[in-house]
Amino acid sequence: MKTALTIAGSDSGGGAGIQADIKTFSSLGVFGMSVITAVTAQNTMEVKSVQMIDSQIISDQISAIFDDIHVDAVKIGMLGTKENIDVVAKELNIYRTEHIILDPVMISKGGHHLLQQNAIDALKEKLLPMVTLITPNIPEAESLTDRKICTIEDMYTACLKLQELGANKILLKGGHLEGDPNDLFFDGHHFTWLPGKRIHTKNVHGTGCTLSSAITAFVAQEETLLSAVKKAKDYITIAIQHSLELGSGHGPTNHFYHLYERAGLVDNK
Ligand SMILES: Nc1ncnc2c1ncn2[C@@H]1O[C@H](COP(=O)(O)OP(=O)(O)O)[C@@H](O)[C@H]1O
Ligand SMILES: Cc1ncc(COP(=O)(O)OP(=O)(O)O)c(N)n1
Repeated sequence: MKTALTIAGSDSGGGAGIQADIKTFSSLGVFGMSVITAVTAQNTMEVKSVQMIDSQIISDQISAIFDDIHVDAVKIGMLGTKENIDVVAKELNIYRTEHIILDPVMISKGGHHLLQQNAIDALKEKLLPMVTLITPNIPEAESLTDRKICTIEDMYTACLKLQELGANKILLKGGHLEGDPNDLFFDGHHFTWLPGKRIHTKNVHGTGCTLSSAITAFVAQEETLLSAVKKAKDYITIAIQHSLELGSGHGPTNHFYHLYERAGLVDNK
């Protein structure tokens, strides 16, 4: 069985973070493992508080997994602090994995900062150049490139700027722009649009986490990166179409296995 590891924060409400990642891995038939970087007290409305995990425990979680189990692909989500970025970069440099997908989580939908301001430079310098793919949303790409992104032209420019900063491959998510949520994939040479149709629902908690973990699950199963990104876009679209009316705020996406099996996204081999 193929395996995937998520290095991310816990969302007590179950819609984003580690919980969304593991649900996505399972739904796509991949064995999921986790390294918890932070514990958030969170629901569909807000992040109430955050407890960062000590970097030594993060380091131990990573070595416990890699010393024993083969990891086909890694997804990185919320890291929270510069110390956590440093330790994750150090460990992943020791335990080299072919596929590392970085979702540079910075701010929750409710506006809570999930990455300290002084950690952005460490993310750019240490992690950006070592990962296979980075999947920023519009505000995250603005923060990484230090420029506004308002138009399609700006999306192309932002990808080129991220490449200049050392990024290998980029999936720039367009969900935060007006109109349909079209994402732009740049493999370092060619651009490919992943077109979407906006689904009118407030239940979009954890969409970024779900998309990046679906990409991770597909590359773990030996899909090419472009194919993985396209299939993950199908996964997130179905997950939002069937999103759940839970809680009073932004409800979570849906990871019910049969939705994806029916759509031909699950490899039954
Ligand atoms: N309302 C929506 N309808 C359909 N797809 C959406 C919608 N909102 C976001 N998406 C898609 O979900 C994924 C995550 O998007 P985005 O909201 O941009 O990132 P994040 O969750 O990191 O803020 C992207 O593929 C985006 O195009
Ligand atoms: C623990 C944790 N990690 C990441 C996020 C952000 O997830 P995202 O998929 O971007 O979803 P929203 O927060 O925007 O709904 C999170 N909230 N918590």
